[in-house]
Amino acid sequence: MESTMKGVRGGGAPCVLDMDDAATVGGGVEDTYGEDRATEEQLVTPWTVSVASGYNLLRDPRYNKGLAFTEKERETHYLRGLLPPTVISQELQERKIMHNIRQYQLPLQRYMAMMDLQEGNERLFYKLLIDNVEELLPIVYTPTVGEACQKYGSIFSRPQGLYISLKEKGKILEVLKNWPERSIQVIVVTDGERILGLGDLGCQGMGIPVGKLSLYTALGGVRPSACLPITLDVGTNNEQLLNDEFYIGLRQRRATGQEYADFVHEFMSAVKQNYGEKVLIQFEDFANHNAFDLLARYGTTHLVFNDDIQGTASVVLAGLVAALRLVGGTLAEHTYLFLGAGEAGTGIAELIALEMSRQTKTPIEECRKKIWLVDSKGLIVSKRKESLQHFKKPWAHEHEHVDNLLDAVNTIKPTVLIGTSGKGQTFTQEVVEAISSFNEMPIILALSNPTSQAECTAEQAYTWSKGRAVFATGSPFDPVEYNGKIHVPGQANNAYIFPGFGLGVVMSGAIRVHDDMLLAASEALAQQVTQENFEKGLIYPPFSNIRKISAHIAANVAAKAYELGLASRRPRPKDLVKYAESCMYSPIYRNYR
Ligand SMILES: O=C([O-])CC(=O)C(=O)O
Ligand SMILES: [Mg+2]
Repeated sequence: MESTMKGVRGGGAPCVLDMDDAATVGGGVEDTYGEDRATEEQLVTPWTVSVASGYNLLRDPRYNKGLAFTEKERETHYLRGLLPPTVISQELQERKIMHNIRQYQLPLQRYMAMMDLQEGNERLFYKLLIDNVEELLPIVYTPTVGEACQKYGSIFSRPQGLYISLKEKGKILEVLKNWPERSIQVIVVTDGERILGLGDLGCQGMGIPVGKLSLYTALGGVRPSACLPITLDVGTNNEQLLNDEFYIGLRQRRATGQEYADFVHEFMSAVKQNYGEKVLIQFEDFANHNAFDLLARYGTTHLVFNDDIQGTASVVLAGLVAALRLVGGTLAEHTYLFLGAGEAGTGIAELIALEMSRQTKTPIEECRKKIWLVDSKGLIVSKRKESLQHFKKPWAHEHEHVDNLLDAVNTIKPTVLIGTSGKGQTFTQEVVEAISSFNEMPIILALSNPTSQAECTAEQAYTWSKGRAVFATGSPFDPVEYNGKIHVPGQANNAYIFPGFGLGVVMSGAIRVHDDMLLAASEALAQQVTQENFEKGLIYPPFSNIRKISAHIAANVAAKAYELGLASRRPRPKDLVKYAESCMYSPIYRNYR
């Protein structure tokens, strides 16, 4: 057993890279199952605890290939009779499943078909997702994943991820040990309190970590066995769910205060104890009142990243930097107005201010003055400072009270309008017309998710601005024809950033996340926007190139981690882009001995 495992572990791939240390080739971190691109040519043994064979092999999603098992494999692995006689290629399987999925009318049916595939044949699932990313992203991710979470209890068949509820208090370490994988690189965790712009979905928020991690693999190349989706079930305040007979979570109201803090702390400690320092913990869709505190509390002791604060900030900054090439001016020459002052709003605002401060060598406090935020009580101004939550205070500038967004637009006269409030249809015709009246090309970002919560639709933005808006949204929107010209809205979604960002962190063995690494990710993304994209009005590159984009993001993030002395993987690979590519998960079936 020992000698065979050696052949599998660590990849031991042919040295394709110009690196100092061949031992790190074939995936920056142990490649137990032969999942990295660099090990594609190698023979793999289908290990479970023992060698998986026969019936169990067909039911093991990691190794199952369905009708693609070769004659030899059917012979060697006791599959004779368990499959019909035909042998088909992975490509044909892919065509068949895409054909089947397209027969479904409802996005939720497509989602369920994709989840079934993920649970039945993991490599085929990822091959589909990678090869058809633009078509399938809206299914396994935003917006359909939102609907799936709302109905998770009804559609629930096979559990995915790890559920840690208050019942497990005091035993979280044991629960982690129930997960079959030892070597975890990325955890996405939610407590379900603010799922997209849909609010508190309690335990049913699990769809989000599952979806995010499938993107980590498909878009960023982090191997699936190293990804762990977790939902912390601390109850829900959603009455509808509490009364829903199909609800899968604890039927109690949310734990808060010390009880909540202690529970999360036990979880964070158990993760470190079980997986060590270098597991990336991505906080996802926590409510504002916990998200900032958790990031501040664990930022110095754990490798943590908040996707809604930091990931969204990084993707939006990249879009703005790209947009400047269309609109002109520097970051500091623009004026920004946000609707929504939560995680996304203040996170984006802070990263813009940070980058502005770098570029102009001006103190960040000065730069913040170019950025204004509106929340449910109107413009955030200094007179409101006392009553503001702490994360809003830096944005309380001197100004008289302004009651609503339209008045704020007319008073502040922004060049950039960003919606992050989680509420749909708040960029009204009057608002869009107002900003378009004093900007030749207003930059308008309607970031709230899913589609139903977008501040305005693409059609509305282009029509009301008479085709002049540079426009992007958080959820996908189809291109719009206005006055004979096709306008393609970009998708300013953190999905551009977190997969590559995570890969960069993992492959460099980073031990902490630093804001400069977010700027590095943002810069790499902005550089990937081509002239051809700009000509369509796009401020993001298409998702069809996402693996290449992610490799560049990963390389830039890793380079920054090395520069800051935060990277523990030594020696540093010389060509980080090539190294990132070689580490990426490959969904191609392996040949079994
Ligand atoms: O999941 C998405 O599409 C983006 C995101 O983080 C959110 O809206 O919370
Ligand atoms: Mg989120």
